[in-house]
Amino acid sequence: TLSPYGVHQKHGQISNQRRQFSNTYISVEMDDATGVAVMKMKRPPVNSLNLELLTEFAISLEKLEIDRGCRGVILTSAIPKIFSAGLDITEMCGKNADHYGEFWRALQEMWLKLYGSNMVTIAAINGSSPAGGCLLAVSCDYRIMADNKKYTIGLNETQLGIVAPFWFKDIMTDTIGHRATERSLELGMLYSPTDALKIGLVDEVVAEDKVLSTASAVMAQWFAVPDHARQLTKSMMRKPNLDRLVTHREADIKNFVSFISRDSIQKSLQIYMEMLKKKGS
Ligand SMILES: CCCCCCCCCCCCC/C=C/C(=O)SCCNC(=O)CCNC(=O)[C@H](O)C(C)(C)COP(=O)(O)OP(=O)(O)OC[C@H]1O[C@@H](n2cnc3c(N)ncnc32)[C@H](O)[C@@H]1OP(=O)(O)O
Repeated sequence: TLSPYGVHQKHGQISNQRRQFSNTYISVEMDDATGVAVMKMKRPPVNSLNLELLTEFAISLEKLEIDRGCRGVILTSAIPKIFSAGLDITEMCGKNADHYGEFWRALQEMWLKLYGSNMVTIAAINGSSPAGGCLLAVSCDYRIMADNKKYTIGLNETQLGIVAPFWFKDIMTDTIGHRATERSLELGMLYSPTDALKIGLVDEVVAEDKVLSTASAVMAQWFAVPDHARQLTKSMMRKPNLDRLVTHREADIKNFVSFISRDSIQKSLQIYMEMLKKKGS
């Protein structure tokens, strides 16, 4: 079927208790018995967040938000070793201002839905999670990361010659505190799971094959609290950050477009992409 946003969706029933819907880059399995949906990003090779993935992400969350049977979402990746490589750099390189604006609006939209969700959101971080990948994780209520020292997480934007926007910075500050955020963002630091746990960037580090089962167990603990009380508390905690972006939304888009269109920034991103490609070959 075609959603109002023009995104193709496939629906399926696995059993009486499990429903599945799938787009090109997002698949969702909803368990009616537990009220938990598992939402997986599936955009090989590295789940980089392009315009289409961001749009599908927002639509999938919106569907779950209005589904009375769904109380919680586990966000994870279908790609081994990678949670998400962050924003798709090719969406920010060599395109025109209209495209940059559309892309940034889609990112804002996705974030407002994820960070502002009434559902319990748990990030099951089963691989590397730099920059925009870290934003996804930090926007959830709880983070569980796979214990593998090859995986990293953090806001490394400065390493690419770009700057994390204020709303990335705000939720990082709320998670790990001002001093750690200042150092971490200025240096563009990426943390191993153990180090991320030490600074509170993730809440738990567990064996790779236990990430999803731990997420389900944590979800059950959060479900033990009455929904209305938990939701009002979440909204009270998160409203200032949400309002700040909503109020400055157009200025934030303008800022992004003018920043990313600079020749010097385009050059930095091109060099970074070439470095990534060389590393891979
Ligand atoms: C006055 C100023 C005011 C301030 C104004 C602020 C305005 C706002 C400014 C802009 C803000 C932008 C915010 C940006 C957020 C981001 O998320 S930027 C993206 C950052 N991401 C990264 O740095 C991650 C890069 N990737 C990696 O480190 C690795 O790929 C990996 C994720 C660790 C996986 O490694 P591995 O499994 O070894 O795979 P690779 O071989 O490296 O990659 C496979 C192919 O994928 C391509 N690729 C990787 N990441 C990306 C990406 N993010 N986007 C696009 N493509 C990517 C990589 O090039 C490989 O491609 P091929 O060689 O063609 O196979």
